[in-house]
Amino acid sequence: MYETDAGKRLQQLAGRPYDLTAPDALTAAGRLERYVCRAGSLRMLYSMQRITDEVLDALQDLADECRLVEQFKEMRRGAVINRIAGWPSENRQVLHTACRDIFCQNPAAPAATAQAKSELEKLKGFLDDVDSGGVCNADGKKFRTLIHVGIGGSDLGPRAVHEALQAFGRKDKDVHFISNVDPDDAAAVLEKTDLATSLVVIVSKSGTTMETRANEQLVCQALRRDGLEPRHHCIAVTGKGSPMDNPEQYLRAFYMYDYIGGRYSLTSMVGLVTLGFSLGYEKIVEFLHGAAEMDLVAEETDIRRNLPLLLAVLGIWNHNYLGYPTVAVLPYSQALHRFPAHLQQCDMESNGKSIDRNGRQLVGKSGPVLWGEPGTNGQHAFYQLLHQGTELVPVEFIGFLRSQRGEDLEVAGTSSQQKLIANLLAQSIALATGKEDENPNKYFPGNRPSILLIGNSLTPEVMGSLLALYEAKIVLQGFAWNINSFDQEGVQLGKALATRLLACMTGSESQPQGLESKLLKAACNTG
Ligand SMILES: O=P(O)(O)OC[C@H]1O[C@](O)(CO)[C@@H](O)[C@@H]1O
Repeated sequence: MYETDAGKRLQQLAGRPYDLTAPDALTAAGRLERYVCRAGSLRMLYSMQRITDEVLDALQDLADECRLVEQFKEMRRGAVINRIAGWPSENRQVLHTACRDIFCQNPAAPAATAQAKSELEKLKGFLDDVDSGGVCNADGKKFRTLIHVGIGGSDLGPRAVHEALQAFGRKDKDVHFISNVDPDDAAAVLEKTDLATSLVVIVSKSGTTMETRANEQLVCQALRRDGLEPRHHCIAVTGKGSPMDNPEQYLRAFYMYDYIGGRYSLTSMVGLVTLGFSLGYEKIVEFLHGAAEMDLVAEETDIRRNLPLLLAVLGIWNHNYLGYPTVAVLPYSQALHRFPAHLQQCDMESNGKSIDRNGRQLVGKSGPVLWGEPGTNGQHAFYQLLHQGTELVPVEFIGFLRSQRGEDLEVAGTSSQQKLIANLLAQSIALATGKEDENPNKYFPGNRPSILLIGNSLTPEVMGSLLALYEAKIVLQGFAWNINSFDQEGVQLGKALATRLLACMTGSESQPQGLESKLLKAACNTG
């Protein structure tokens, strides 16, 4: 990336980035109106980035020289891009987009979309059966609660979207999540749930994840304790051929395929079984539709018209050229309170890499640290650092003009929704323009870039678009850095060491004097 002509030009331009604090800096030359990118019902205002038309042109050239859109198209059509050339690696296609490519006659990856459609049909039939009571508990009672058991990509995305769309949730259904191997996580859910009318969805692509399999056993034990037969309550969502692919043990099995990465699996059965239960089938189709539309936008070559690509290259400008090490995603929407947590995995597990796609050490930086919390709560927590700290943090604000539930009240002449929006816009101005003051403690330096991602209201369709926007952004950035955004070898060492520590605890460790057992002794020495 750095070696391309555009990369070199960007390096020069980064020496004198646009000054957002200059008089009229935000309004000059129609900047506020010109720097807007639309996709579906989302629009991104990006005049508060430290960019000029010249920077945008160079970012366009960078996208072209790195073939970002072509690579995205190849991915959607089934290229084997989950690989490190010359080294043993997963060697797989990357086809999460096929799960929502169900609305056109000629899907980009027909075989994968056919598999997705067939699982969707199965799910529709199952949800109908649950609704009609055709599938019910041993006493003939309908299931009204679902417990979702999974971790990482098998938890974060489904949980984030479940939380985001609760306003659309069916009133006769409840959903709970268990993810942490901390036994208190399961216990807290189990003690408040009527297991007799609960379905338990065990979600694990590999079918081997220690946390999920342990939690499955905890739930099964609780079911048995209540005189219930686990296989009449438990559903498996797993990879074909995994250790969980054993229909005899489960009431139903739904599948995802090896070409869908865990953190990209929300629009597969990993997310849809739970979301279908809580929202109903029609709403999950709307969600998929929003995602499918955004995938098509990501194939547009012009960065000014391709929202995911523009978000990706602006992120690269901030991180690789202006040198900001982190990015904050700050939704002004309580419904999105778990969305930054989902993006943390999706982004950092994908792009937290140090080698390129040929196994060579990267020359520059790959993914930034991503973090975030909803506004306005964050304003009363960490925004002090955003405005006056020595660390500069580019911000991606997300907000909606209307609330989801419509319950509101005018206090002091304005509604709460108006107060929310006013705060959102105020923050982006304050970060950009700063404020002079002779008192150094009250001085705001400004020049802190942000984007505003605005929608009318957070519906299932918009949620799908937002999800696909970020998935595509992450993938496109990975292409620019020439890394494999689809494996996660970095999580393996910790897993192996935890297994060794467990062996120390049970006395079956083959090297009882090793570092693990010494650390265990030191940690457990309460004296
Ligand atoms: O769905 P599984 O196979 O249980 O994996 C859960 C998570 O664990 C990871 O493999 C990391 O340990 C993630 O990539 C994945 O989302």
